Amino acid sequence: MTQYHPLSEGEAIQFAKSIPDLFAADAQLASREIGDGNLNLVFHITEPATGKSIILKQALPYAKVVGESWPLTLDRARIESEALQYEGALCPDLVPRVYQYVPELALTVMEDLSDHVIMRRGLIERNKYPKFAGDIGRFLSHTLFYSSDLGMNQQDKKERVKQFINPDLCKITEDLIFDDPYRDAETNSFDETIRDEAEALWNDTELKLEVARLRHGFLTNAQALLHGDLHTGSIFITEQSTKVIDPEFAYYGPMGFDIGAVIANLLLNFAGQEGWSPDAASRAEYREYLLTTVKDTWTTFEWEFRSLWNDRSVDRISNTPGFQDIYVEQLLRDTIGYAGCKMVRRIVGLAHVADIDKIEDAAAKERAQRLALAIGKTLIKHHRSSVSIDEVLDIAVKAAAQ
Ligand SMILES: Nc1ncnc2c1ncn2[C@@H]1O[C@H](COP(=O)(O)OP(=O)(O)O)[C@@H](O)[C@H]1O
Ligand SMILES: CSC[C@H]1O[C@H](OP(=O)(O)O)[C@H](O)[C@@H]1O
Repeated sequence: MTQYHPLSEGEAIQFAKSIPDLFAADAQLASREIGDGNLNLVFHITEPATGKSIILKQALPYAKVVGESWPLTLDRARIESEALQYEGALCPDLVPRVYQYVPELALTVMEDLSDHVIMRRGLIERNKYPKFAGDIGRFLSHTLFYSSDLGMNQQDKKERVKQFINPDLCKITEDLIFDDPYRDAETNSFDETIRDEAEALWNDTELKLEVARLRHGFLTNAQALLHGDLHTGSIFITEQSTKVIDPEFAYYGPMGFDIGAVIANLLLNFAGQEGWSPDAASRAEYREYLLTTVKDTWTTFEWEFRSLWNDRSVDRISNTPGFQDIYVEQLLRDTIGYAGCKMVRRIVGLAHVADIDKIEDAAAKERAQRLALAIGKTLIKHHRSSVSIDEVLDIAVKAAAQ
């Protein structure tokens, strides 16, 4: 079409009209830029006369949240569209359909999911999603198993690793999650009321040693194709349906990083209930729901992952009795450690979560921040000795009772 440049709302309409077989040349379209994430433009294109709509997601050559001083590759748009297509082939009901990817504009045309809500918002409103744990457990088990050396030919896997090399976006994670929160970094952002907590992180050698281990796993363990940023702002949801969006951080990394991301974000909302629940009884009741969801997410994942391994493994020697247990036990430990890292970064690092930041009552917000840090730090310190997901639930309950 044209050289790369960020589209205006008007240009997004022109572009939408040029997509074959979608809108008539004289269609009356409306366009609104609705991107509320940290990185990209998202145009919602609608045709009021027919009710047809699509989403155009366009990468910017820099991180929107910081500005042009933080350049970022446009190749992440390719990675996102190819990851969505990979996930869609395995779990078509759990991701938006990709209609087209336009490399010159770093732009993906995809299904409009505006009939869903962003899960983070849904949890802040204290809604419950009975299908979520089953859906996300299936998404995780299928996408992770089939992209690993257990589920695909190992030579093909190496080609896949090459396809999803994603250095710029990995660097964001390596710095913002696994480094900056543990030192007095310029990028950090936290309320002065919890400076004591931040300084405690910077001085906690035992904690930093565990984070160093987890960071090393993120840097070196090309276990499976990850979504790479699976927080509740990357999930659209209703009571009947779950859709995972935004896999631009996709790369080959440790499976526990994706599973841990889901668990961390449920636990961040658990901490945020300091500010969102109207009274102690409803706080306890909603927290119970969140912890049940944590447990069900892991158990569904584990059950489906083991079933896939038993029925679909392509790797003979890994079927030696005992290896599956060793593998899954390590996955649980990784999941718990990465969950802890994902919680800590959302309190003291760059880019927070609304579950905590939007709490208006200052005292409740501070309690939520301290609780999230207490849970996150304990998960990190405890992860290597964990043997059951129930330990995560106990850690959260004990921290909330303090
Ligand atoms: N397929 C979609 N359907 C409807 N809205 C979408 C879709 N994809 C993204 N959005 C909207 O755009 C916002 C930002 O999208 P996201 O992919 O998370 O961008 P970023 O990569 O910048 O974080 C979402 O929170 C959502 O409101
Ligand atoms: C400088 S990027 C910060 C942060 O933003 C990303 O989230 P999203 O794409 O959903 O806005 C990712 O979590 C990064 O760590």
